[in-house]
Amino acid sequence: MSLETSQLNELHWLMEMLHNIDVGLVVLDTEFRVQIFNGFMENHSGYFPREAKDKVLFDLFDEIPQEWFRRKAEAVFLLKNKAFTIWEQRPYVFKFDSYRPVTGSADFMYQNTTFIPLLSSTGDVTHLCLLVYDVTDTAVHKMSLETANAELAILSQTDGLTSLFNRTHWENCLQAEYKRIRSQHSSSLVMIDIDHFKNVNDTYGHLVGDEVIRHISALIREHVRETDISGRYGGEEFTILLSDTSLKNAYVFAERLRREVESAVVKYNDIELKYTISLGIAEVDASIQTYEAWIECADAALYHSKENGRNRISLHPKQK
Ligand SMILES: Nc1nc2c(ncn2[C@@H]2O[C@H](COP(=O)(O)OP(=O)(O)OP(=O)(O)O)[C@@H](O)[C@H]2O)c(=O)[nH]1
Repeated sequence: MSLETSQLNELHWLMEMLHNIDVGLVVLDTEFRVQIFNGFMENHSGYFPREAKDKVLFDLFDEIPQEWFRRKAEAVFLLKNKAFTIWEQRPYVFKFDSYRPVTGSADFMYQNTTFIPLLSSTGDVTHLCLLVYDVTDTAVHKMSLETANAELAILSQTDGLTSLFNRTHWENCLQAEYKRIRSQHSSSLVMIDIDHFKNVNDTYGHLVGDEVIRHISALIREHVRETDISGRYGGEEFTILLSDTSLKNAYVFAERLRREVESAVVKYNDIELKYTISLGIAEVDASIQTYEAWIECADAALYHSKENGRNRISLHPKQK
């Protein structure tokens, strides 16, 4: 075999491989006219290479944002450097359908693309090569992992029965908020406990007890503002951080909640029952040095309510 034949063979094989490779390949001139268009591009776009040849890329694919693409390509022509796009920033350059069997849920093909400057024999960049990688599987897996992680984060922060924050997460929020509000703002902590709740369980059973817990949780959610942070602190104990709220205003809030509970009737199948709550309030002040001490102050006030007949509100002893 002469050298020429072997070189021709090599070239032929190279062209065959580029045509059949599972990566999109487009060569463009400086006017963005298509010069090479491989099999991957043909299969996904429906254009034959001979149809695409010499057509301006934007006329074939009107989904490509021209200004952005030109800017990106100009940098490649001028600086003779490669450029890249990744699916996280721009999901695709060419809007192709996704045929992946594993990731059938994707509406389109996610793509990473590489722009490669092609040097002529004189050292000028007269053409650029665009490589298009189908990264749908990676993208879909990563996105579903992110969704699962976000759901897990919510689950790990939320109490299952009431959908309020659980104690750990509520305390983390309080700790963060305590640092923020300590010096500049007045904020109040309300602790709530259902009165004689053991009797409810003992008389009607745990399912009815759960219904009462759901009832007070729903009332709490209804009454708080978006900036307030409420949580289930224990079995039948709840906490609310009322941001930017003085002791006086926290009292107004607490009294409204207490009255509403007092007048409500909880229904479960044919059972109807009434219940009450006791509350304790502490406003943050200079004497309270840690968020734990703040909880203790509100808890002491709640204890005072319990000791003095229940169905009432008490303020932190030093703040009365
Ligand atoms: N149904 C139900 N009961 C719970 C739950 N968590 C805690 N409890 C019950 O709540 C009751 C709390 O009782 P105690 O701490 O003695 O207080 P109490 O009966 O409410 O009395 P006071 O607080 O003094 O008014 C216990 O019987 C717990 O078993 C829950 O998720 N569901």
